[in-house]
Amino acid sequence: MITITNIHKTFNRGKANQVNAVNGLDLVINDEEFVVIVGSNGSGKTTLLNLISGSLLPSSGTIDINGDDVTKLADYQRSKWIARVFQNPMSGTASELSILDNFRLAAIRTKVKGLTIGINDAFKQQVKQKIATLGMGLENKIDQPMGTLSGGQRQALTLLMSVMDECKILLLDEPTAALDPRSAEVVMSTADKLSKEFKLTTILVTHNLKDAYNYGTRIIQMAEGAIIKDFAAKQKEHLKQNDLFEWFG
Ligand SMILES: Nc1ncnc2c1ncn2[C@@H]1O[C@H](COP(=O)(O)OP(=O)(O)OP(=O)(O)O)[C@@H](O)[C@H]1O
Repeated sequence: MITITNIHKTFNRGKANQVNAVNGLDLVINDEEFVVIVGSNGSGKTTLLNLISGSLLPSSGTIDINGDDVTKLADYQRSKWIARVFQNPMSGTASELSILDNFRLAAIRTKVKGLTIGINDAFKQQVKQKIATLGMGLENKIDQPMGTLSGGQRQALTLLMSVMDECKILLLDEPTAALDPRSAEVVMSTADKLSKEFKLTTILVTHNLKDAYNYGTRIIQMAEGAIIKDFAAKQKEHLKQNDLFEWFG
């Protein structure tokens, strides 16, 4: 469970350009919930993900993950529980290394779920099997440098690699914003599958209202650093796609 209590994040405090990016926000996310966060530009969505991952520390307030107060822990101290995929497909993998070597690195770091570390054929076969689940044919290209793949292919692989053994939380920050519709669909359905298979608590930030409608068990709208709408699973079922379009005028 993630419990966020009265969290504030202010940038440039006391200066003319002070911004209250997150403004006294309270949020409880239960285990295995898949929360979609929508909201206009600058409403504080990415800042909230940065606060949860620990890449930003709050100005005030607390964040508790599964009973541990992580408020003052840096991102590398939280990273064994938290996987994160960013908008830019190039951030998450090493371009000059092969797909297989990227998986080896990830497995050495904290062990990718469903893989046993190794340099032998058994490891290669496991990686191939894992990659085959994407349905992109990449299992036949595992010796190819990551840099030769398309953004969608890289993003899908990043997703597979980011979910480690102790990982409990998956943070997706506009993971499909730079992708064509077909690749976006593969990335989103892979995220959904991983989330269910490994019983992750998932938070997706998106501007894609179709994804917000189709994925997740709960939808939250942010504005000016606060939550202005929060639809839990039962209420989300009754939402129409048009309701979402209306929120954005
Ligand atoms: N490092 C920073 N320094 C100063 N201001 C920042 C910083 N990061 C974010 N902000 C400001 O905080 C506010 C919230 O930004 P944030 O990126 O969280 O919004 P967002 O909802 O994710 O927007 P978008 O949909 O455009 O990605 C914005 O006004 C932004 O300019």
